Amino acid sequence: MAQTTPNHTQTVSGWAAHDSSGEITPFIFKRRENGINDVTIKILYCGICHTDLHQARNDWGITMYPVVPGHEITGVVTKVGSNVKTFSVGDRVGVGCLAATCLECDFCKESQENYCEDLQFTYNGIFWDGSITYGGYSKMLVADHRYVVRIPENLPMDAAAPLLCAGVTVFSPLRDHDLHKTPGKKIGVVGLGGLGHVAVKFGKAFGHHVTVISTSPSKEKEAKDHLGADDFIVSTDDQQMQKGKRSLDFILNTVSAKHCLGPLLELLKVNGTMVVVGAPDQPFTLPSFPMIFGKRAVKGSVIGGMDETREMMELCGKHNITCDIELTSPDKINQALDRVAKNDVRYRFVIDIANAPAATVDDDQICSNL
Ligand SMILES: NC(=O)c1ccc[n+]([C@@H]2O[C@H](COP(=O)([O-])OP(=O)(O)OC[C@H]3O[C@@H](n4cnc5c(N)ncnc54)[C@H](O)[C@@H]3O)[C@@H](O)[C@H]2O)c1
Ligand SMILES: [Zn+2]
Ligand SMILES: [Zn+2]
Repeated sequence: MAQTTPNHTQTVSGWAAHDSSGEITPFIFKRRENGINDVTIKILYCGICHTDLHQARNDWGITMYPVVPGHEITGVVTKVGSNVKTFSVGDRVGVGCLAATCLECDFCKESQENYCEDLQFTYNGIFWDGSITYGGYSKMLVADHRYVVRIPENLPMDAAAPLLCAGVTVFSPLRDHDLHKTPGKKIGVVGLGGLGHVAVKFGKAFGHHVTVISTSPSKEKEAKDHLGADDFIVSTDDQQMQKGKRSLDFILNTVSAKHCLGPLLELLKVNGTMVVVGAPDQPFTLPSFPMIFGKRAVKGSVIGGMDETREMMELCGKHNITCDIELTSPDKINQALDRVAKNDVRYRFVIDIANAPAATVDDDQICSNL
């Protein structure tokens, strides 16, 4: 049942999952009025992140239904609150995973809002007014301007959309380890999906030797020819894994399913670091020997802060980095999610919201507060 919050007066057409089948159907709901700190955005495109699949199907057991997924949003500003000086009507903007944070803690003050304890997400979060947040699988969004970024003029709005989550999620750990400004390292990217393919592009743009580590031998050619990867290791091939031992300075692990980290850690040099950004619903296997015998570290990282997101967008503009996408439409979201589950997309679905008709629903499906 959708919430009833007094100033939620704007009727919005969107697409939601209603139970753990994850099936997405048209959904009409309400958003808040544009507040003094808000911008209203006409959504043009929204990427389909693997997280949307986890959430639609309640993989993590935390989904509040109905859930309107989507946190890789691009669009155009149509309304600006009186406190907003940084955006104007007509601006090309993007919104990622953040809807609200406390604004007061040390992390918020240092623009590491992604580590704020009170962080609320763009969907399946609880906003300051107590309402459940609804994401970008919808025609319109009201967002606090502090979590909105500008999209560089030279980047297309569809292929830029996944940068808002996939992009910043892989940029942040690279930046954290100074890899955006110290070229010449040997970097491994595990899992060549939405996050992984952007990681390869960033790795190359920042001047590194990039090795893709994947279970799919069929991805080798495209990884090298198309994404510019220097090397490719099939993680199920013992000989290749053996040959790659102690060869990498840093590994970014984007795998979405449970797996063992041990053999991957063996690919790191002594004192190397693996940053895990993938979020399987089951724990990893983490044997101690590859860690202790190589003084290796395993760390996690979640999305990125707002300053980092702006920095990443500027870098993408400068290096002309966008995502490789397959455009889809709202009526095909279910097929797209099934294909994401089967790893059958190169490399990100993006929903063309701008050109889709508004969602229509039967009267009995309209939420009760309309
Ligand atoms: N940390 C964060 O802030 C953050 C942000 C976005 C997404 N995520 C998570 O990252 C993961 C990846 O997201 P994505 O959108 O890139 O997904 P994706 O589906 O596009 O890519 C996942 C990749 O993992 C590979 N994979 C799946 N199972 C595997 C297995 N058992 N062994 C090896 N490889 C396997 C797939 O082939 C695919 O290449 C998801 O779990 C998602 O929820 C985390
Ligand atoms: Zn995401
Ligand atoms: Zn905070």
